[in-house]
Amino acid sequence: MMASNSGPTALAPAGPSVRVRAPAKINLYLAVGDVREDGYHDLVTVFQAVDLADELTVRPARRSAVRTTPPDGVPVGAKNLAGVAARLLATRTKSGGPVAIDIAKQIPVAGGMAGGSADAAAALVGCAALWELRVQRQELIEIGREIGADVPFALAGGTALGTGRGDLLSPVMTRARLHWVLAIADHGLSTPAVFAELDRLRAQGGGPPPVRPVDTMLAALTSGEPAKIAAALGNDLQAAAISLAPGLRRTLRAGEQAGALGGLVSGSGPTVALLCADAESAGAVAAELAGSGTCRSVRVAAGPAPGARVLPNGGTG
Ligand SMILES: C[C@@](CO)(OP(=O)(O)O)[C@H](O)COP(=O)(O)OP(=O)(O)OC[C@H]1O[C@@H](n2ccc(N)nc2=O)[C@H](O)[C@@H]1O
Ligand SMILES: Nc1ncnc2c1ncn2[C@@H]1O[C@H](COP(=O)(O)OP(=O)(O)O)[C@@H](O)[C@H]1O
Repeated sequence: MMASNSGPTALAPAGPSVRVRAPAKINLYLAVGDVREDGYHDLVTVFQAVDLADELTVRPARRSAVRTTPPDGVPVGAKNLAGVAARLLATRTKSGGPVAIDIAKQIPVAGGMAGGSADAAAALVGCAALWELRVQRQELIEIGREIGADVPFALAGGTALGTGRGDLLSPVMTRARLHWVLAIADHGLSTPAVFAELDRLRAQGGGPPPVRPVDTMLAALTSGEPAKIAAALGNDLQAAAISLAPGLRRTLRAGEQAGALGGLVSGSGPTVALLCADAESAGAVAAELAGSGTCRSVRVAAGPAPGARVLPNGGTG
């Protein structure tokens, strides 16, 4: 059983350690269907992994523990998705042992960027390396699917089309290197609450107009032109996120006024992702947005980035 937050004893090095980089994602496109019997919604989404990432260190320990720095908003012990992933991998492969997992958190918590899923994916990759398991990434993806709908993509990385619950993936080829500005809110939004708000808005009559077909986004990614990709951005959850957090409207407006080509709420929000023409423009938009008072903090990020992967010893990836 996973101990609740670790004391130094639980986390003291007891052997070799493995470091793993866990990428955040942006949903460039997200179409949400009706709620299913299992409580999930069928999705058509285009994910992109970006170079904003958490870093996990996994090492053998006398008892299992998870520690997150900074700790704000992230469960300790058994509920932390990284610990859930380590336990599930041990059960499925009948191997492994107790591990101490340290998470250096960069991805905003409950921000619509799948930080918890990224940590789960990284724990799967890290434990598989630590335990010297001969598992293919596809096998880890199957295990990841049991943890959460976004975990398979955090393992796959790149740019991908997600269907089903968002967990059935096919890669999307794009020549574009995309430069994003991320406006990070001073609060989180609960993913189930945002889906429920969309259901409520739709049940009230009409709800927000649905996003356009995904083909426009796929064609824009093939073209590799940021302006075309910006025009194809869309998210059915955006109206629901704005309904729960109306200040997001100002953030989106401020980003576009600062010179972004386009923007949207990422996933269930509240992080707003703004697509810029190039790295220089992203720097300028970030500087102006930081002074707008419409978000807690601003980050620049580029994509696509690889899925969760082990870092070389001593490297920063
Ligand atoms: C909305 C998205 C878009 O990529 O990302 P986030 O904004 O959370 O990062 C995902 O669909 C979130 O995936 P993830 O956060 O892994 O979801 P899960 O833990 O599996 O599910 C949490 C809850 O979200 C709702 N949910 C999730 C996925 C889906 N296709 N339909 C849903 O209705 C359900 O209420 C579910 O119980
Ligand atoms: N390692 C983790 N990092 C972040 N959140 C976690 C983690 N493990 C569990 N959670 C829980 O998952 C919830 C969703 O977090 P997160 O994945 O960051 O957001 P989102 O689903 O909006 O992308 C958090 O509110 C937190 O309670």
